[in-house]
Amino acid sequence: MPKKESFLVNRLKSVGYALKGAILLITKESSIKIQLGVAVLVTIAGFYFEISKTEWLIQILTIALIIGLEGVNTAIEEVANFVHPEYHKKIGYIKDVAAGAVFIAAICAAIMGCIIYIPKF
Ligand SMILES: Nc1ncnc2c1ncn2[C@@H]1O[C@H](COP(=O)(O)OP(=O)(O)OP(=O)(O)O)[C@@H](O)[C@H]1O
Repeated sequence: MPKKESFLVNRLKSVGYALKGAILLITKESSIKIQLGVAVLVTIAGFYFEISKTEWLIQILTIALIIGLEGVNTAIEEVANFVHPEYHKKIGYIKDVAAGAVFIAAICAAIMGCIIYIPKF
């Protein structure tokens, strides 16, 4: 049974590290702060316009996708800066592709917002 205990302790430690990472992202990264601000605004809008259960699910999923991707993008940027702080064409490509993924998700999120909220006006 001690093996199971150590597994549980390890999992709890991992959750602790992940929580620490989430706090770091929220407190240090300006892009995440902006995304969180938008998430709060659309959540208020969701309550104000009384969006449906399906619309809530899509909105929550979209917020998770954008903030999750922004976090991964930040991690990729940090790794790139750490392994190769000097200018390199490949590092530029890696950073641009990672930022492009966030951009595509953000465009889709904006379209999703229009589909949900424009009919409410
Ligand atoms: N070491 C590098 N070599 C080549 N191009 C780079 C390098 N660092 C940055 N770039 C180019 O500059 C762009 C911006 O890089 P940067 O790391 O400043 O990203 P950012 O999104 O502005 O960062 P932050 O989220 O910290 O504001 C990259 O997408 C890439 O095109």
